[in-house]
Amino acid sequence: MSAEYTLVLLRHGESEWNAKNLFTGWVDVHLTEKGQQEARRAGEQLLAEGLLPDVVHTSLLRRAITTANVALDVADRHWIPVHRTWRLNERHYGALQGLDKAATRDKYGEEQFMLWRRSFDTPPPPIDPDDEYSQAGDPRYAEADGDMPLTECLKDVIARMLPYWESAIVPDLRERRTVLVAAHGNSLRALVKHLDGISDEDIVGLNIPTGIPLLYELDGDLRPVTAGGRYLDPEAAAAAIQAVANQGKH
Ligand SMILES: O=C(O)[C@@H](CO)OP(=O)(O)O
Repeated sequence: MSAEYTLVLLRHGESEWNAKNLFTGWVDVHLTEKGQQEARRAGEQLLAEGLLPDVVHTSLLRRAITTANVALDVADRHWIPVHRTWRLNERHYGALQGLDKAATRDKYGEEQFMLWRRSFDTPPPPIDPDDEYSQAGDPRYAEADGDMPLTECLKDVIARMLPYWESAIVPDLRERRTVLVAAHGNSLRALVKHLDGISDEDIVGLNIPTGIPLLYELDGDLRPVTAGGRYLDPEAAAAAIQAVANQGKH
């Protein structure tokens, strides 16, 4: 299998709510200073590897948008075309948005907590449209219209993300553009599951670290040449993956 297409996935750097250990989902929080640094480091890594994106696709959330802007600025690729879509947003965390992860784990127990966080098809309870962390009425989601979720499991994320992959990202790859996708822990888990053909059971154990570019070289059938891709900074990725897995533990 030879590499035909180049895809770089980048989860946003640490956000204010990652640092506070709160369920975030579609709440539009800022990066922390550490998150900004991670984004700069991601740009340096792209530059060092000569991985210069020709086009970037992001979610509609500022933690992904800012991460892409900062990384591309460092890589001197701040000028490339950009496409943004709600279909790359983080998984909607329903009524859990804004809740403390450790307190939620204590209240509902490890099993329910992990079901909500990582199971393939168990969504959290839906958010009330009047909840302070609801996105109801947010003009940026006018285009999502009737598809706007009130909660999502990973299966739902795959269903809303794949049409965008097929219609917008794949055509860029076929044009042999180096594509950067700047998104989120769970929307990138959805994409990685699709690319690597990971089973519904095995995806439960996969976590994506913040701010470390993940390179996928794809063959002519859009299959990864190396399963799982390659983190540009594998050591930092291994430590950060463990930190995501441990979230919610005291
Ligand atoms: O809160 C969230 O939106 C996500 C990503 O930060 O958390 P988790 O890793 O628990 O799915």
